[in-house]
Amino acid sequence: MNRTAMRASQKDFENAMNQVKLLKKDPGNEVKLKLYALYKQATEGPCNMPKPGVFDLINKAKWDAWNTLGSLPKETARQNYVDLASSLSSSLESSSQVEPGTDRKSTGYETLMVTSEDGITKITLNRPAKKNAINVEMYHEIMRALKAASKDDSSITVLTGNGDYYSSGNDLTNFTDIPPGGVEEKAKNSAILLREFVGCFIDFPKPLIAMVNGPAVGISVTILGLFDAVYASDRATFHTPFSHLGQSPEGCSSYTFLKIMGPAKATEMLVFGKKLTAGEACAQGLVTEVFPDSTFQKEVWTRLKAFAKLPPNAMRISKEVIRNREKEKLHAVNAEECSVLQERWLSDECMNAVVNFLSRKSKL
Ligand SMILES: CCCC/C=C/CC(=O)SCCNC(=O)CCNC(=O)[C@H](O)C(C)(C)COP(=O)(O)OP(=O)(O)OC[C@H]1O[C@@H](n2cnc3c(N)ncnc32)[C@H](O)[C@@H]1OP(=O)(O)O
Repeated sequence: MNRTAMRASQKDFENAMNQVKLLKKDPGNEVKLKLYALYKQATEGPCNMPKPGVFDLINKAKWDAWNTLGSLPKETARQNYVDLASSLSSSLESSSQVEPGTDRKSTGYETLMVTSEDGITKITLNRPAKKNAINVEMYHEIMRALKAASKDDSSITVLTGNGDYYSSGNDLTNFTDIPPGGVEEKAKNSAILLREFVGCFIDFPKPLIAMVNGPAVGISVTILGLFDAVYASDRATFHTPFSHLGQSPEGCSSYTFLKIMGPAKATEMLVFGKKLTAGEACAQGLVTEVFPDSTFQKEVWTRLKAFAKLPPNAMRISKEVIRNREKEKLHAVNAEECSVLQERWLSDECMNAVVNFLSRKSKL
């Protein structure tokens, strides 16, 4: 077909936008910028935004992408958007089809490894090259894995990390994927995602155990207050640098940490960002027990296998008795923390911290 003769209709354009929303795999920042630019050109014409400041990296990248399209006609931009969306959905869908029998196919997860044996479902955060930072896909996959584990025939569930880190917390590049509705829509969507994510931990019905194999940061630390036991390697550290990042506590930590360690110690962690060693976290009640790294796996698995032999219904009911009267309170705390964070994510303090990390000017 002669491509220059093709003209995408408004309906084709809307379908393409839906296709992009439904992509199962992240197409990467470069492609997302192209999509953004074509969308803006197709709907508003040539770039009409003032050029953002040099330190406003995210908006500057978006401005550059849009401005590069010059005076490309709206209809051509619309057609190019439709072509790009259609090529993405075929290439990304086909690349996610793997040989039967491979690990990916058997687990169906991109960012996790999930296994189930000896009565234990083990969920392993599996982005070791990114220190197991939790991107949007991983938030969704953890929720899916928890829902599956709550219904499978295992009696306990374990969360751990692959590589040297347990998790570096929220993937800060999550903040760069800005939808057409802008940063407000991004903040709103993130608050909805966070609330649902933390809600899955509040409601998880079976004993949930964390094996903290290395440093833990941000949300990977705060949700530990919702676990039933936390075993840590002596290499692990626990760090919630919310003020440094212009953010505020989540994962119900504004409630659970106060109960676990008292307001003074909780404030040191949640407000001043004090990093705890595994020994300190154990002394303050956040960690159940610390093991030397050299024997961590062996000792903890021996213990978990023994736990998994206990009658599963008794364990589930005991957890219910211990935890249920707190559930309503925890959901209310979760909702409040998410709504405060929704505002925080729009603050200059937060945006500058994210830009500084992404432009490699800062690390924790
Ligand atoms: C939608 C719900 C939102 C819920 C909100 C939750 C709040 C939080 O979780 S706050 C915590 C956010 N986390 C951070 O601020 C950690 C940022 N990372 C770092 O400071 C450092 O990477 C590190 C101290 C964790 C590790 O430093 P190290 O020198 O050992 O390794 P790096 O070379 O920095 O890391 C390797 C690789 O991994 C990338 N990476 C690590 N952590 C993150 C992260 N949190 N987000 C995005 N990317 C991360 C890092 O950029 C490197 O990538 P490249 O190899 O591509 O350069």
